[in-house]
Amino acid sequence: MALRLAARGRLGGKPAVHGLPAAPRLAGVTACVLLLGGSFDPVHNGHLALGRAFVQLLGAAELRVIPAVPWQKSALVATAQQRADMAALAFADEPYRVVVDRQEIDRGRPTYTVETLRALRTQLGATVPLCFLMGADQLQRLDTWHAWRDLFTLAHLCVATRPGFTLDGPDVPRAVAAEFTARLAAPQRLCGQPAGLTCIAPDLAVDVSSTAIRTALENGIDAGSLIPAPVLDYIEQHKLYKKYN
Ligand SMILES: Nc1ncnc2c1ncn2[C@@H]1O[C@H](COP(=O)(O)OP(=O)(O)OP(=O)(O)O)[C@@H](O)[C@H]1O
Ligand SMILES: O=C(O)c1ccc[n+]([C@@H]2O[C@H](COP(=O)([O-])O)[C@@H](O)[C@H]2O)c1
Repeated sequence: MALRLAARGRLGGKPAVHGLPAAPRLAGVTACVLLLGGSFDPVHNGHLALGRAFVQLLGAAELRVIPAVPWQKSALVATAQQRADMAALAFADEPYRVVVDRQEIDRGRPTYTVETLRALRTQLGATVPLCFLMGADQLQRLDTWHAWRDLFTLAHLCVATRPGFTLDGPDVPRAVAAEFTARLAAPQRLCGQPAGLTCIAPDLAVDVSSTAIRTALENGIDAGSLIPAPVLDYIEQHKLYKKYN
């Protein structure tokens, strides 16, 4: 089933603030919280572009970056602490509020997004709009996620295009496409209700992955154009992703 691509929305933008999660209410208005979960092994320019695209599209107040302990991936290379550190460095200069949320790594076991969304609902309340961001690769696998249909009742799902992964055709499971398409809305509607809608960022085309970066670094190939400079410095300082160190 084909997914309709959504139109661009209005611009947003806030000074970067790092630290403890802030109450997501601004001047009496219910603010909109974007959530970006990932392995971030390492974080890269595709993650930054994904966050920026939806902050702009939705006019959101805050991005929470949530380093995961993914149950579907075999052992990661960097530790949870290193992945959280790199995420904080990567997003430090973004012109909007960013919080690195440690709840999944602090749980100390592989985590499900549905659990995290339930915890955020408890923490932030029932009315705050929550928008969970992902690339097209994850939409193609959404039906493998734990209790995947419940995700739509807890948050909005926002999907960005990604080179190599289509958003229509047989690569998106039929049940996922049906659920996603039925909820598809203009991006500017998402911050007006807590959950239940979907939207697409149709123009993201950042051809970078953590896998490609790890492979490049292992082989001594410069990955400086794919990662924020402070993250590359961190990787070098901590001798990460090198074959012989
Ligand atoms: N280049 C990209 N464009 C759009 N979305 C992306 C891109 N890279 C990662 N994402 C999305 O960011 C989230 C976290 O991704 P993750 O940390 O697994 O990075 P990755 O590059 O996919 O890693 P790996 O290569 O190790 O699988 C996922 O929802 C993923 O779809
Ligand atoms: O909840 C699940 O079952 C589930 C399965 C696969 C991925 N996820 C989430 O999707 C996000 C991106 O995961 P990954 O593996 O691409 O780094 C991250 O927040 C994961 O916790 C979640």
